Amino acid sequence: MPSARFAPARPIYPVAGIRAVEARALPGAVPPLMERAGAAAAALALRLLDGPGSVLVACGPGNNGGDGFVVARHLKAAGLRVVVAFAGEPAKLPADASAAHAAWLEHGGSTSAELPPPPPGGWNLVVDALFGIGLQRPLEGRYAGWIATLNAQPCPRLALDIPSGLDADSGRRLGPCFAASHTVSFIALKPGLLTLDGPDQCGELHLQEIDVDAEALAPAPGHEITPALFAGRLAPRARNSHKGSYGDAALIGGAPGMVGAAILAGRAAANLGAGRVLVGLLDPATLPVDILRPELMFRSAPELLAEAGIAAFAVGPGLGQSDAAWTLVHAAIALPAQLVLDADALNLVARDPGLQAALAHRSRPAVLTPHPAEAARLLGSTTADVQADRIAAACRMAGQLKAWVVLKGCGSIVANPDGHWWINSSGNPAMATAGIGDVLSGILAALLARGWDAGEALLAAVHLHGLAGDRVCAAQGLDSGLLADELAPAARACFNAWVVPSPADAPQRPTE
Ligand SMILES: NC(=O)C1=CN([C@@H]2O[C@H](COP(=O)(O)OP(=O)(O)OC[C@H]3O[C@@H](n4cnc5c(N)ncnc54)[C@H](OP(=O)(O)O)[C@@H]3O)[C@@H](O)[C@H]2O)[C@@H](O)CC1
Ligand SMILES: [K+]
Repeated sequence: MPSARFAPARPIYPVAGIRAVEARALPGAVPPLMERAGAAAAALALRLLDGPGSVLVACGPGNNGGDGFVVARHLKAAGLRVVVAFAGEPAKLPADASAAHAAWLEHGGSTSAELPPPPPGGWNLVVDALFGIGLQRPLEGRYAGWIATLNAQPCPRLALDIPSGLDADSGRRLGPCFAASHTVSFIALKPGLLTLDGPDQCGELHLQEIDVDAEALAPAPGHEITPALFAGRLAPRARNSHKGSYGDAALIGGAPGMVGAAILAGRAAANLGAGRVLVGLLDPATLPVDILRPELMFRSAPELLAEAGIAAFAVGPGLGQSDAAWTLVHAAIALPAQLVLDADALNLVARDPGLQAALAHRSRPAVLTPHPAEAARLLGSTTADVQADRIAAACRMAGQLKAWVVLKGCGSIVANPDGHWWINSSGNPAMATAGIGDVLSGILAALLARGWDAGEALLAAVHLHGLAGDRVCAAQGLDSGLLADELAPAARACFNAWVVPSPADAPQRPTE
């Protein structure tokens, strides 16, 4: 089965969900969860240290601080020089943290109320155990000063559960925020680790489930995206098939000056195995051919919309917002085919309640691919509001328009009309460049043309698009300068690697 090759999609819980899991896991847990968390974090700390050295553990007033005391105890027992700075009052610690504090003292530890200066040669590791999922407001005063000092240490910086100052639900920095090189999070993933500022603040992310099966204790509202979610679609093609078996993908866009967007999308659709790819341009000086991709067929946009038998349309790349563009969007929504709306198609929908109503009443849910500014227009809000709670924004769009939605950006959020959501972790900032979104539309059009349903196609396309960007950047050592047209061949390679296992994955024939 192909699914055995892929890691299962791990659950993601906002703070309220993590609290529900904890409440069910805590009673009678042996060893206590905090002991498990601290031991797991200490094991990672020892790997980061890779030898003797001095460690600074900064502990806060809640249970995140308690984790820090457990880490300190293990590292001291391992022979390291450990200094604990404690910003709270022992008498006010919650019960588990109070026990961890007492155990630290019993094992010969002490605490300092201020951050001590680094030893000669500097710290070998700093551990942020100031605040976890209990952060309520921006850090100020002494805590802000501590964060600035910790961030300035030129050594590995390990955050426990979540970097202090990062909002666990939204991934927003609430003022000063620990800049971790590594984060070890406990029990389950939180959205804030994976989206918006989270990936920048977390560094390398490690999840330690500490023997808690979260999904057995409370349903998860969200999941990460892995190919396990669409593995059932990743079977090799039947030998007895032909191009008609893989559908026609049609790209509609390319107003004057923006023809390249539609071509980028068309090329991506061709690379992802649509049976035929047709590009319908608004520009009256229509290209007769893409010389570098002569597989693409060109039509005028109205002609293509009227063509029978097209399995999937992607409308929007380079579309513009002219009256002609509105007519095309209106007609496309009314078609029974699979439908992707992107870019200016979304802006036209945002301006027109009639188009919104038509979209919400389609027999097959459409797929919408807004970036945060387009999402703000669709929701009648601001980009800042969208980014303040990306999951809520994606779910609102999906619910209101009865569509599958990806809210693009760092940690893209996919949401379905029923309120479930997924977060994607592939991709990188070199992809923040013109034309990249057009490639996503093309990948989507191809998968939809091949007969995938909207949800599977969107989850796969979003993940694949990011992987392709990662692959090109890794191969060429790019931080910037990625060209959108480089993505499609890389996406083709990643997709085919999912479908055709490498020899190492193939079942071994028993030997005599
Ligand atoms: N429970 C368990 O089983 C397990 C829990 N685990 C660990 O516990 C962590 C959650 O612990 P937690 O709930 O105690 O919250 P935590 O993040 O330590 O902070 C709360 C304290 O901070 C304070 N405070 C908040 N914001 C502030 C601000 N801006 N500036 C100043 N103060 C501020 C707040 O005070 P208040 O807002 O009430 O004034 C309160 O005193 C979790 O992330 C994980 O690491 C693991 O061991 C696994 C098992
Ligand atoms: K922390």
